[in-house]
Amino acid sequence: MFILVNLKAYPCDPIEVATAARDVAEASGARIAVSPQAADLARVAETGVETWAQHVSPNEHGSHTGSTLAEAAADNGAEGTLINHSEKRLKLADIDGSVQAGERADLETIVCGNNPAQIGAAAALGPDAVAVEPPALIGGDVSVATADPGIVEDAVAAAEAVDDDVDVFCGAGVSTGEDVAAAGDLGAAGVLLASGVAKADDPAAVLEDLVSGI
Ligand SMILES: O=C[C@H](O)COP(=O)(O)O
Repeated sequence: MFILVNLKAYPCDPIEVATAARDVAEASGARIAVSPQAADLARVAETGVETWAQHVSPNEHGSHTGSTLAEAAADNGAEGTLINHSEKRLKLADIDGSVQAGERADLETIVCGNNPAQIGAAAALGPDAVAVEPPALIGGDVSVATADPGIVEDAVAAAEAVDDDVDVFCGAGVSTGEDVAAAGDLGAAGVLLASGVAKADDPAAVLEDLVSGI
C-alpha cells in the first residue's frame, strides 16, 4: 500500500511532515510520499522524502502565466503528480493534457474522481493510477473505506474493466492504520490522505500508525 499525504494548503510545516514521512518510510520500508504546495516542492524533495505535485497544468512551455509546468515540478524534485483533485477540478480535455504532461516529464500520475463512473473515465486516459474520493467525506473523521466501502469496490471494478494496469487508490477521512488495512481489503493499492496528518499535533505518530495497517 502506497500512502500519499497531500498537504493541500494547510498551515502545517511541510518540512516537519516531510522529515517525519521520510523517517517512517525508511524505518518501516513503506512507500510514503508527501505532496506540498508547488512553491515548496524543492525544499520538501531536499529532505529525501518521495515528493509529489498537487497538480500540473496541461501546458507545455510557452505563454501560460500562472501554470504549473510538469517539467518545472520534475525539475524541483517531484516524482509524481495528482491530477483533477476534488479541490482542483479540470475539464476532461485538460485532465487528458495533464496526464500527457506528466508522462512527458516522467512524473507518475494519479487522476482523482468522485465516483466509480469518473474513475472508469479517468482510467481510460492512461494514468498510472486513479483515486476515488467522495467529496462529502473529504476532511471528515470517518474513512471512505468504513463509510462507503461499496464505492471503493465499485471504483476498483470500474478501473479494472477499462485497464487492469491502472491502480486504484481511495481517499477521504483516512487517518489510521485500520483505515489503511480496510482500504487494502477492498482492493485499493494505496490511500490518499490529508487532514489526518497535516492537522495532527504529532504527524510522525500518525504516520507510524498508518504504516501499521499495510
Ligand atoms: O487529498 C486528500 C484527500 O482529499 C483526502 O483528504 P482528507 O484526508 O483530509 O479527508
